[in-house]
Order: sequence, then C-alpha cells, then structure tokens
Amino acid sequence: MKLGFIGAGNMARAIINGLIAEQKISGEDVYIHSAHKSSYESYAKEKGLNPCESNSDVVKNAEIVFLAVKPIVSKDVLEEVSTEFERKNPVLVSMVTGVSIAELADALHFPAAKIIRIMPNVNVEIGEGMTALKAGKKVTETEFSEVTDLFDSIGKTTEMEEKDFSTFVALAGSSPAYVYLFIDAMSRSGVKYGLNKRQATEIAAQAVLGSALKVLEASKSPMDLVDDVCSPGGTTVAGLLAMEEYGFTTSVIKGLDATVDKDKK
Ligand SMILES: NC(=O)C1=CN([C@@H]2O[C@H](COP(=O)(O)OP(=O)(O)OC[C@H]3O[C@@H](n4cnc5c(N)ncnc54)[C@H](O)[C@@H]3O)[C@@H](O)[C@H]2O)C=CC1
Ligand SMILES: O=C(O)[C@@H]1CCC=N1
Repeated sequence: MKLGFIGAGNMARAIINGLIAEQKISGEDVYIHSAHKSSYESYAKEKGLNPCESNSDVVKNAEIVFLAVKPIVSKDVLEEVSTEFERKNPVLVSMVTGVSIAELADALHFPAAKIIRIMPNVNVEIGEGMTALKAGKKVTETEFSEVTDLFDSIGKTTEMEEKDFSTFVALAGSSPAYVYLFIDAMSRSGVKYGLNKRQATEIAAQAVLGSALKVLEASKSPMDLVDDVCSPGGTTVAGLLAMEEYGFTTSVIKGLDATVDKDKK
C-alpha cells in the first residue's frame, strides 16, 4: 500500500514513525512533500521515504494521501492538487482540525472524492495513540477498514460523527499537551522538595501511566478509584481538597471548553 503525506510536521512524522516502528509499512512505501525542502528532505533520507518535488507528485504516487498541514493552508493545498486528485482518485485522509468532509470535497472541486476525516494524537508515534475516524459517503468499506487498520496498529481507534470531532480534539487530539503539563507540574513539586528533575519526572510519569491503565482496566468509575486512594484523615484527601480549592476540576473543564470553542471557530 503506497501512502502519501502532504505536510511533514509533528503529526505526519508521529504517524509515519509509529507505522514504521510497528512494521506496518516500510519507508519505501511513503511519498512525502511539504512547503520547505529543509523540513522534509533530511527526514525522508533518515527514514528511507520518497521525497517528492510537489504536492501533486505525492498524489500521483499514493493510494492513500494524508493531509497533514495547518487548517489555514489546507484549502489552498487541496486546490493545488485537485487536477491530480480527479485523475488518480486516491483516498484522502485529512487530519486537519475544524475542516469538514464537505469542505474538503469543495476545496478539491471533486464531489466524487473519497475522503476520510481523522483526528489522531501524537502518541501514535509510540503505538499508544487515540484516533477518531469518519468515512465520507464515497469511501468503500474496504478502504475505510484499510485506514482504520493502520491506526489500530498504532493505538486505539473509534468511529465518530463529525459533529463530535471538536469534543474529541479536546479529549484526545490536544490532551497529550495537558497531561504533559500535569506531569511537569508534579515533577516541579518534586524538585521543590529536593528531588532532581529527571527522577521527579520519571516518578510522576509512571504514576500517571499506572493510573491511566487502572482506569482502563477497572470496573469502577474514576471517582470510586479516587475514594480508594483517600485514606480517612490521610494525605490524599488533604491534597485533593487543596487542589479543588484552587479550581482543579473547573480549570480542566475550562481548558477543554476553550479547545472545543477554538476548533469550532
Ligand atoms: N500536532 C498534533 O498533535 C496534532 C495535529 N493535528 C493536525 O494536523 C495538522 C498538522 O499539524 P502539525 O503536524 O502539528 O503541524 P506542523 O506545523 O508541525 O506541520 C505542518 C506541515 O505542513 C507543511 N506545509 C505548510 N504549507 C504547506 C503547503 N503549502 N504544502 C505542503 N506542505 C505544507 C509544513 O512545511 C509542515 O511540514 C494540523 O491541521 C493539525 O490541526 C491533529 C491532531 C494532533
Ligand atoms: O493544537 C492544534 O491545533 C493541534 C490539533 C490537536 C493538537 N494539535
């Protein structure tokens, strides 16, 4: 299966690196182009990918074309490749936030375009991603399964209506940044009490990893798990109440609200 990438930034690389690490693809199956040679040529060389001279060359060579550019340039890029798209008719997989399947088809000037909208997160790079997918009407079941299968190999997937994509961006697309921030805040507290940053970060990250696995595996709700850690009169409930006094839950929800609002604009 030949994969094309328009855009060679953080998200494209996370997907390519993850798929190569899982041996789902090899570098020679990937065709890539982005705005600046310096941003993709050395990466392509390092991973054994095929660097292309233009976005249209990517479309010419690939059966599945990933659109991995910022929302602001996405429509211009699709206009640029529209002729080649109509000629070749590959599957377009867009990870662009806030741009619907209908808008993507409009920008391509190609109503018959086979479009899948996805929202991955950077953790696909280590095989622990969370990706939402929605197939446009022209996509066959086989094509949708092929794309879903790629993302199943580098994390979990869920099929989702487009109306819920903004919520998904907050919960999974952007949230790794919020979790990294939480880990960093815990680590800084460890440093405040004399641990070195490296050790404090490792301890905090392992505590978060174990807690996430526990939530996924437990039959209890997260709040019941909170209660299990809070010994009566103990340290945890003291910390929890202090966190809530400073608005922990509210600040998380406000942060996710801002993410959803930004995606909808
Ligand atoms: N970074 C993340 O964690 C996630 C990003 N996304 C979405 O993925 C898309 C890409 O995001 P990032 O990789 O973070 O951005 P980035 O800024 O790291 O990469 C963007 C890439 O697009 C290229 N580009 C710009 N103009 C171009 C053009 N005219 N033709 C071809 N390539 C062009 C740039 O050279 C760069 O390689 C965005 O739409 C973003 O919303 C979705 C989920 C998570
Ligand atoms: O910050 C952004 O806009 C992108 C979308 C989700 C994660 N990064």
